[in-house]
Amino acid sequence: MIDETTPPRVDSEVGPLRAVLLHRPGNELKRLTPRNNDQLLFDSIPWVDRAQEEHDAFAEVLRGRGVEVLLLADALRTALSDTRAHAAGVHAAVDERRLGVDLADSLRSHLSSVSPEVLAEALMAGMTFEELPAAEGVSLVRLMNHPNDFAVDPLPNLLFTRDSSAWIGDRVAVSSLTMPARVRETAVLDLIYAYHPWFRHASRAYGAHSAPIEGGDVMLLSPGVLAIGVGERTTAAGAESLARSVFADGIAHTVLAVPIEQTRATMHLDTVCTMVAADAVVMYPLSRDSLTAFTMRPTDDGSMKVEGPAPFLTAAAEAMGIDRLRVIDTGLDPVTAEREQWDDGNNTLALAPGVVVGYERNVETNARLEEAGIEVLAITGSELGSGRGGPRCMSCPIRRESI
Ligand SMILES: NC(=[NH2+])NCCC[C@H](N)C(=O)O
Repeated sequence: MIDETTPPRVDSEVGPLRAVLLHRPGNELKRLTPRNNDQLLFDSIPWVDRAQEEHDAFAEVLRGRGVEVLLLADALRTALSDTRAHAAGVHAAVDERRLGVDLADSLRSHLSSVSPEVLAEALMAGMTFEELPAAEGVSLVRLMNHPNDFAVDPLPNLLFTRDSSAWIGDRVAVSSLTMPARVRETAVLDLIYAYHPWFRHASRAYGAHSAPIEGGDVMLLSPGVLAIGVGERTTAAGAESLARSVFADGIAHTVLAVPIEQTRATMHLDTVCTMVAADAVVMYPLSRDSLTAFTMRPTDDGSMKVEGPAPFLTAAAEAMGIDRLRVIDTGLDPVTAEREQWDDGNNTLALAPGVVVGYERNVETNARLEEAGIEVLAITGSELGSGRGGPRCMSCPIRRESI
């Protein structure tokens, strides 16, 4: 059970983790085929039962360390039991541009009558044309689509709860995701944060803005200091709007915009760098000397100024008010480094300063972390990793203690 009496709050990457939003992979993963996996952002076809086992083990590691785990599907079902949320959920599921007016109408009226459980399933796993309820009359759309085509797209990347929303202090930013396969995740998270009792009073950061921001790019370097990766997913416009919004809300005083290469291997800032202690990061060795940052700060007249670019590590340490941001020296040869970066070796989830969760397959990176005094709780991710995301990507911290 989740302790809903303590309000959400996250102001660092490493403060003792108390509550987290995870998504146990479900039927949406069973929609992946060799024909659609690229578009749906998976690199292979996961063995779903095993992925669920791996995910259950991940959740158990967290619970074993005193972390409350809120599962996204449960949260969505709870939210959808509110009639207003149910109506909004139906609206989010039905795409009239794809279905045409008639089929859209009949799907809407069908979904309006289903239970929160069934609607949640439709929102997460999608629906094929074959699964649509039988209807009277002729539908060209039905006739001309293959029974296995999607009438409602599945959302297999819900697994990566990091990206679809992010807590900054006591506010939550619901992301505006870049890839077409993930755009509808915004609606799911919106429903949860608007209607789940725990979040009903939570204020939004980045409220009405729409320039792309994904949580995998948002890093809370220290209270009031954010780094935002700008690359394949988060755009410069997204980083600037988020900065303006957190300055206006008074929840940050410095935001670093960090350019990252626009490739799949480095789709988010957290694919190359995550924090493992209050003053230390683990970082892909090839990024160490090349990462830079623009520094944004609010000005007295309500606007903001931008400085840089400067080397990331220097800009970060200065913004955080520390002498040096340490990089755990993994000292890996370039080939091993590249292999382990691809398998999310740098994508660790801190449970407390100096305690992180990592994939067990990243043997070399984990060994270097241990040598540097960082405890690594290793989890299996052979199937989970097929979507290219590690422990940090698969978790959205909701409550951390301050450090
Ligand atoms: N924070 C992260 N690195 N998330 C990884 C997300 C992976 C997901 N398949 C995508 O392509 O969007």
